[in-house]
Amino acid sequence: MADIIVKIINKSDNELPAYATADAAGMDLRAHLETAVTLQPLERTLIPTGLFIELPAGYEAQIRPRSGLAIKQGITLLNTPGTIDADYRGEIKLIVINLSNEPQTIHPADRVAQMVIAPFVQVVMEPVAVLSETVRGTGGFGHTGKS
Ligand SMILES: O=c1ccn([C@H]2C[C@H](O)[C@@H](COP(=O)(O)OP(=O)(O)OP(=O)(O)O)O2)c(=O)[nH]1
Ligand SMILES: [Mg+2]
Repeated sequence: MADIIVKIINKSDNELPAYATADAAGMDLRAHLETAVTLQPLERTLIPTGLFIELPAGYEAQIRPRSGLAIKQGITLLNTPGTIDADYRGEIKLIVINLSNEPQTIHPADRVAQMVIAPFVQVVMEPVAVLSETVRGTGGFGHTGKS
């Protein structure tokens, strides 16, 4: 498989994002902070990463929570999965929220999210009067039952 090149500028002292294991899907993103930030229950904040990327056309970066932080501290991302567009040239920032019942602290260089690079397609919308018939039809939202 050909290497997919993502250009990156790192304005933090943190190490560059990297895959932690051979077949990891995501690269962890670290908080670019001078001092620790404490979030009260249900408080949200924007955490900078110091990272700026240039994705190839046809690719997006998905910003996802880390499961360890979610289960241990109730920290997640409010807009998960966040979308980094290929034409975005700003800093990658993380919309972090504390869903636990206690204050939670994020320290400088903490790994608070992970980034998955994925291909996508753009489509052409074709307005029509009717859609094709299927067995499912308009059924949804659990209409096939639970067990
Ligand atoms: O978690 C995120 C989500 C988005 N972005 C940046 C990159 C993305 O390309 C841009 C816009 O994101 P999105 O389309 O999700 O937000 P919007 O509210 O639709 O803003 P816009 O009108 O700028 O598209 O913001 C981040 O840094 N972190
Ligand atoms: Mg948008």
